[in-house]
Amino acid sequence: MRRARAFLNSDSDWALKRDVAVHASNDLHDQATNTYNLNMTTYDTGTPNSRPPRALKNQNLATLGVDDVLGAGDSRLVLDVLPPDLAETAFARMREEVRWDTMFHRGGEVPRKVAVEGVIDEDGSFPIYRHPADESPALLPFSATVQRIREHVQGILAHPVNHVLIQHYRSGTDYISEHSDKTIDVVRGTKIVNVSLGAQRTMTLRMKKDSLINVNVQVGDKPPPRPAQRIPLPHNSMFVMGLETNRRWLHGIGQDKRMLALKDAAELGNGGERISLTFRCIGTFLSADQTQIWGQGACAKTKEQAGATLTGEDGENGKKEAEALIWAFGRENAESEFDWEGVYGAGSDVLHFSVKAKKTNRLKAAAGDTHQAPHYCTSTIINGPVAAPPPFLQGFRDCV
Ligand SMILES: O=C(O)CCC(=O)C(=O)O
Ligand SMILES: [Fe+2]
Repeated sequence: MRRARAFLNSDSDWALKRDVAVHASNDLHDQATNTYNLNMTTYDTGTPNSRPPRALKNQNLATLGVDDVLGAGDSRLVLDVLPPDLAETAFARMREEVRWDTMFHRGGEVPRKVAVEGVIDEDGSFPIYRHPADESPALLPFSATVQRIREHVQGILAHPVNHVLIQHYRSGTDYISEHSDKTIDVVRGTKIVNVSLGAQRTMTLRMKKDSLINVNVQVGDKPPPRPAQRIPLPHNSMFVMGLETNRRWLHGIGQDKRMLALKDAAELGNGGERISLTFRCIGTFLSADQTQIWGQGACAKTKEQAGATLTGEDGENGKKEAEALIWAFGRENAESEFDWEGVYGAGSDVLHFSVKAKKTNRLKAAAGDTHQAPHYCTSTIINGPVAAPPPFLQGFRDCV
């Protein structure tokens, strides 16, 4: 976070800061237009001013699928991921088995139901995936059907996945705004996978805004549209997204508010409801009581050196560290040449950004209020080696 903090210390670029912060804030649900203040006491209190993403504008884009090179060329679509018996029953089973929850961002509910599951170690420690949200559901162990799906996903990928964000798009009006996944905690070189069940929805890939930086535009003229792709995600398919695609392109699922008569059978499947499972290989871990953090995205790269988790309310430094992480997330959304090592390499121990999230998650944590004194990356750790792959990746080193 060293570099990001240096940016925050400059007073000259407030407008840019706000712009990038809005990019970060859009990450999980909406195209909020209200002003965004990086002061941590106010950054999550804005009323969401939800403007649906550009579903209709995308109608004329080329539609791509299994035979096409997607995004930056490291992504693909796989059909018929699950065997027929599982594909037929998975949706209904998951509706029952998964503990569906609400995720909040900028004081409002994201337009989807969500759940988080993952590998919980014998000592209760678990992987943590950080992204801009006021509050995420507590991670639970893989439920039975999700575990079966996970095994099929791992059979297709060259590496294991230890974390899943499950999302229920209840109708065509539920959506996720265009964003880049935040990769501070995603093991370098692995793939991010979206398995789709139920109604077919369309993923839009669109190059980041700065991809047009070298395009000459006359003053007063509109810039040309950014390269974009539409990828229909049918029931029982899996979109495998490489990290280079995530670096250069944004992805999202726009609303589909067309009249039913205009939708085909796949789009009308499952009464228009869709479940997606975003599996990731996470290299950052939290202790059972959420007080210790270590691994790829933390300051301490090994469990033995684990540091105390930090929140935006832990004094001036906690505030700065939290601001730096939000700033870094914004840069990942905005920059095609995002410098992962430079921005994320040093790590961050920030766990929560807002007071509300801290309180709620503490209530959910197994042990009560055991939060410790803030821990900051020291220069030794900042300049130290990049994290080695976590132990569960041993034998899968080809992909990291
Ligand atoms: O629902 C999907 O397929 C996309 C989900 C997604 O992009 C995310 O959770 O980051
Ligand atoms: Fe995503």
